[in-house]
Parts: sequence; structure tokens; C-alpha cells
Amino acid sequence: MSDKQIKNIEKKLLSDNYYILNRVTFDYLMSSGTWVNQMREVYDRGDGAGILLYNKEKQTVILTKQFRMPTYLNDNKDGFLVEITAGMLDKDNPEVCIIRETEEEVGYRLKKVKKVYEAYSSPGVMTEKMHFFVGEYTDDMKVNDGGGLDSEHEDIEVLELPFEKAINMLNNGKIEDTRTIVLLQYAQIYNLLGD
Ligand SMILES: Nc1nc2c(ncn2[C@@H]2O[C@H](COP(=O)(O)OP(=O)(O)O[C@H]3O[C@H](CO)[C@@H](O)[C@H](O)[C@@H]3O)[C@@H](O)[C@H]2O)c(=O)[nH]1
Ligand SMILES: [Mg+2]
Repeated sequence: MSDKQIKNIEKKLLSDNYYILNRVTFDYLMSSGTWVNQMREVYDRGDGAGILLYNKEKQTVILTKQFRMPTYLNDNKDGFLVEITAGMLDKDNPEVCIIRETEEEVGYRLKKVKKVYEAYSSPGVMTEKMHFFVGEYTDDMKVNDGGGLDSEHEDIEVLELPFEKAINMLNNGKIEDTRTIVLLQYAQIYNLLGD
């Protein structure tokens, strides 16, 4: 952040009920040369990681389906969303996080993952940076049925789908999670399931 263009940053805590919502005011130097005072509400729930799991031999991917209240409140009829496996970093590094989340949510113990992107989820509102991975799974890596943590009331359906079907779903508007769209398109662009 250039302190030549931004100064007098003040944060006021609006909520720390579960995660953190701050009202941030600051002075910003417009490109026209005028200083203006701006206010932004900023939601901080930490960073996250997500992964597209794929199997070349079976030509399949693993996705999840779960209820997402924010989508239910905005146009998603039953509130269920098809997504990649993803979680919040908590205190782990992104790679450790995504290996843990994969075991919890879909039941596979991965040894190797590949980082492909790092990107802000919703830069106007959230601090969250998302770490994107892809990882190859095989049947012998399965250690449990997945489904998420009962202690957190996670209720995650594990979907193992032909890659072609996932791409059809994407093209027919059945995948409405940006992170999932990004990684399915990555798989297409780089022929991830090819030789
Ligand atoms: N009580 C309570 N629990 C919450 C709340 N918000 C989240 N949780 C709990 O925190 C758990 C977080 O599960 P993770 O698997 O770590 O995260 P996620 O919800 O899948 O989030 C992933 O996707 C998000 C995008 O939809 C990303 O924002 C996030 O970084 C991550 O990648 C949820 O299952 C739920 O139990 C809340 O407001 N109240
Ligand atoms: Mg999750």
C-alpha cells in the first residue's frame, strides 16, 4: 500500500461475534489530485484454500455439495451448492490446510498437491485470499467416507463425477461457485486429466 496515496486509516470494530467486521475510514488521493475521505466495511474471516481432486485413470473429479445459507438468501432455490473441497486456513499453511480439509470433507489422504493460483475472493468486501490447488486422488488413498466434521455440523455430500459431466454442469449453469468454476476451467485449459 502506498502511503503517498492513502493516510489516516482508522478501524472501528462493528462485530467480532464470530468473525470480524470492521468499519475502515481513510483518506485517499484520487488520480485527479484531490484527497477524499472514504469508508469501507471490511469482513475478515481469514484466508482459505480449495482443491480440485482428479483421477486420470477413471477420468473423474470429486466435488462436494452442501447447504450455503448466503446463497439461499440470494436466489439459490434450495441453498445447496456444488463446490470444490475447501476450508479456512485456521493457523495452518495452505498446503497443510487443504490436505486436512480433503480428508475431513471427502475422505482421501493426499500426499501431494499442486498450487496453481492465489487470489482474493471478494476484494471489495473481504480480506480473504484464496489458495487454489489441484491434486490427484486414487482409490487406495481413501481413508473414510468424508462428510465434514460432526462437531461443526458440517453435512457434506461427496460427488465423484466423470470430468465430462462436471464440464457439462459448468456449461449448463449448474456450478455457481466461482472457485469451482476457476479450477474446472484450469483443468480444461491445461488438459489436467489428459496424458
Ligand atoms: N457457529 C458458526 N459457525 C460458523 C460460522 N461460519 C462458519 N462456521 C463454521 O465454520 C466451518 C468452516 O468450514 P471450512 O470447511 O473451514 O470452511 P468453508 O465454510 O468450507 O469455507 C471455504 O469456502 C468459503 C467460500 O464459500 C471460503 O470463504 C473459505 O475460505 C473456505 O475456502 C463451517 O462448517 C461452520 O461449521 C458462523 O457464522 N457461525
Ligand atoms: Mg469447507
